[in-house]
Amino acid sequence: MARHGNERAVLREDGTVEGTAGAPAAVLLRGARKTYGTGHAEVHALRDVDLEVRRGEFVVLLGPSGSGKTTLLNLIGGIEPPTAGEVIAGGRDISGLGEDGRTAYRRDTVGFVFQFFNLVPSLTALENVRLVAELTGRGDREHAEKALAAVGLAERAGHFPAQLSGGEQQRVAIARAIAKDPALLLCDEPTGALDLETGRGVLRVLQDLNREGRTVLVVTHNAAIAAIAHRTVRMRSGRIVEVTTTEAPATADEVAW
Ligand SMILES: Nc1ncnc2c1ncn2[C@@H]1O[C@H](COP(=O)(O)OP(=O)(O)OP(=O)(O)O)[C@@H](O)[C@H]1O
Repeated sequence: MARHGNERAVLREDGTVEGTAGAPAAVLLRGARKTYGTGHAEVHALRDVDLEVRRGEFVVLLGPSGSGKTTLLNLIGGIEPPTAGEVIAGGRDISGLGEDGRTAYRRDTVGFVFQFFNLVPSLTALENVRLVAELTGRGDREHAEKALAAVGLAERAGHFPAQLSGGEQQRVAIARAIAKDPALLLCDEPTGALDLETGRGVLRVLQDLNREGRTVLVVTHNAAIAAIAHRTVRMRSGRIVEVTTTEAPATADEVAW
C-alpha cells in the first residue's frame, strides 16, 4: 500500500474521501497508532497503520491473536480514538472526536456484528432489530422488517433468541446492524461461534449485503473466510504485513474450514 507521507486526505463535497487510489474511500487510515498504558506497561496495539478501504469493498482482516485486528476495527468504528494518526470514515475525520462525537458517528454510520450475537433474550427477533432503530432514531418498523427479510428471517420475526439456532441469532444481529442503513458494516469474528454450515449462511448474508453496495469489514482468525473478500489484510504485531487482492472472490457456499 502506498504511503503518502504528510499529505492530507481530501474530503469531497458529497462526503466521500479521495483515497490513495483515486476512487472514493469508505475508510482511510494514515499513521494510525494505538498505545495502551504507559512506561513498562505500554502496549503498542497498532503501529502507524495505513489502510484504505473503498466504498463497496469486502475486506477481511486476518492475523494471530493480539496482532491488533480488533483494535483496528474499534478505531474505524469510533469505539476508541487513535493515540496518533488520522482515521477518516463515513466521509469525515473521526480521529479528533470526543466521546459524544464518536457516539454520534457510530449511531449514524456504523453497524456492528460481534461473535456472540448480543441479542436481548426477552425480546423477539423483530423487537431486537427495532430496538436499535428506536434507540438511534434511524429506521422504523418497516426498516426492521426489511432487514429481517434481507437476512432470510421474515418468518421468524416473532421468535425469541432461545428459539433460534446460533446462525439464525447471528442473522438477527446482522439485521439489527443494517436496520439503520449504515455506510459501514464492521464484523468481529461473525462466524467464530458457528459451525461450518451455519457459518456459511452468515457469510452468504454478508456477501449479499456487500453485493448490494455495502462496505463490509470482517475481522477473523479464520483464513478460509478470506476467499470471499475482495482484499485480505494480514496483520502481525500491530502492523499490516500483507495486503492481497482476490480477482474473483469465491461464493460463501464454496468456503470450507
Ligand atoms: N484496553 C486495552 N488495554 C491494554 N491492552 C490492550 C487493550 N485492548 C487491547 N490490548 C492489547 O493490544 C494488543 C492487540 O489487541 P487486539 O484485541 O486488537 O488483537 P486481536 O488481533 O484482535 O486479537 P484476538 O484475535 O485475540 O481478538 C494485544 O496485545 C492486547 O493485549
